Amino acid sequence: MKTFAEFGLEPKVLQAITELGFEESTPIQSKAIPIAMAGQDLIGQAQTGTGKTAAFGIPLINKIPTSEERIVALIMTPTRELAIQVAEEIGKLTRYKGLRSLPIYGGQEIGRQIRALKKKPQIIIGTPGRLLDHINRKTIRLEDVQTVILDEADEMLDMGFMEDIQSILKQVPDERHTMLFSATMPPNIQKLAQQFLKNPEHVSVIPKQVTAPLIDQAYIEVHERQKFEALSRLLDMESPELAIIFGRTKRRVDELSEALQKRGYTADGLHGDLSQNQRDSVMRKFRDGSIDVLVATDVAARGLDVSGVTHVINFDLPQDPESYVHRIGRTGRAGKEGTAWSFVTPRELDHLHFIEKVTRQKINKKPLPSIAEAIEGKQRLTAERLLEVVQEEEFSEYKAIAIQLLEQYDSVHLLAAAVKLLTGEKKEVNIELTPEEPLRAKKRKPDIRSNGRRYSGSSSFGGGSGRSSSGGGGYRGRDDRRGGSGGSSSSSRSSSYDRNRDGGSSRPRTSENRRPKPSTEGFNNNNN
Ligand SMILES: Nc1ncnc2c1ncn2[C@@H]1O[C@H](COP(=O)(O)OP(=O)(O)OP(=O)(O)O)[C@@H](O)[C@H]1O
Ligand SMILES: [Mg+2]
Repeated sequence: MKTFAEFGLEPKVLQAITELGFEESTPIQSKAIPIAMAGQDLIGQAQTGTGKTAAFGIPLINKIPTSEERIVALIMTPTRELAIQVAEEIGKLTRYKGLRSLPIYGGQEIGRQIRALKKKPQIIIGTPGRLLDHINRKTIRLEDVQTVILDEADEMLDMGFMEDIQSILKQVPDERHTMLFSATMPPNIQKLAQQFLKNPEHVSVIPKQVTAPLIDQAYIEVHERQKFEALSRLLDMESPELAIIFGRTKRRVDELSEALQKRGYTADGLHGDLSQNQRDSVMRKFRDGSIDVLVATDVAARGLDVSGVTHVINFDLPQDPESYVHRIGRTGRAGKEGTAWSFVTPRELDHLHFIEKVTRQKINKKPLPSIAEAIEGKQRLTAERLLEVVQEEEFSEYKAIAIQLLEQYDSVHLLAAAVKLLTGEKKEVNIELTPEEPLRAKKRKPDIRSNGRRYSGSSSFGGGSGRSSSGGGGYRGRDDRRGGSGGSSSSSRSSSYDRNRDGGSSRPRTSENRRPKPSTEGFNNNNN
């Protein structure tokens, strides 16, 4: 892989990259950066967690002059959390160069954004609904924009943002540089590409399977009513550093996070019905580790990069294979390993097989952990914590009491009691969750034709044929089943969609780590 110095970047940009700890470029970066620097339109596809943000961020920052006082670049993302995160990464990359970037998203006070806009940012990172708001108020003008990037482009289509994107891009001059990125590129993305891109280069780095390689995937067959017990056993058995649990609906997320709290886990929920302040606070707590379980709808499935997420659990299977790929991709990022488990009810097995077929990835069955395994897991964790303290050797003031106790009891008794105390008994609270309907795979048409070609079961994820510059990336064969791409009333929908990237209870809808390491292409450092 190329080093960043080989791209001919400005020293200040290089310096920021070095500071981030990136030693080599990742495959998507080494392919996309030169094309982007040459000003060519591009469609970039690469597995989750492989550095797509920097793949577009670096060339973008490199080309904008510091003296610029107009908005010259626009990055669009499907969710608010992602807009905030991308803005942060752009901020880090532009640290020495000193460009100004600003996230613009729904739910945040618009006056505050208007004030921030007065500082003349050169780069805007926004969700479509709020961007349109600003365009209509004339608080954002896009007439000088030279570069447009659609991150998670397929998701924005899926959420019915097509019309909004059209309206936004009408404000941008035609002679612009446009790039689309995502880990998944269903064929309907062609529609978007044809409309908005000029002679794009397809850059695809999807070696064999679309799911990220370092994610250990498995499913556990459970009945709906066993799910919660299964989840708490898994959490006890594995004691994840950080875990994301995906639920299908907002109600599910609320009930589940409350239930986990009652059982004594530090968990909180994220979905589109929360206020933006609540959403921000939950994300902050998750990022800084003050909660270690994030329960979320698909609003968290796309793009989020939280260091330390060792486990993703699909409490409910996702509606579509893309969502599966993105959800589990919240772990196993930047060369780290991750674990992704999915609960599947007996009636959903077909749906699971559909996901396997489309992602071209066998998902092995794993038994439900037993109570004994759960207890053992908890004890192991306590023992680890205890040993850490032993190694720190900062407990001399406790020695006197230890000696006293040892005079009365034998050491095994004492230590066993201490481990029991430290492990903590699980709070016995009765948990009742409202059952979710099983997903019915039959409604899906896995063999549907698209673009006049037969669905091949996998090529929509790349790795098949196509015009990609290497490694596949064909765009054949996925049905545009939700038909949301060209929706008619997207304006009204979208402003709520960037707030509500998740299912309601009535219409289920359905987007690092402490273990050692293995080497992956493009990641040979420990930054994350
Ligand atoms: N060259 C690099 N070397 C090391 N780490 C990197 C490099 N490039 C990016 N990273 C880190 O890898 C992580 C994942 O990057 P990023 O979020 O851009 O992935 P992505 O491909 O956009 O994933 P997703 O499809 O989930 O959005 C980030 O923490 C980022 O800082
Ligand atoms: Mg991304």
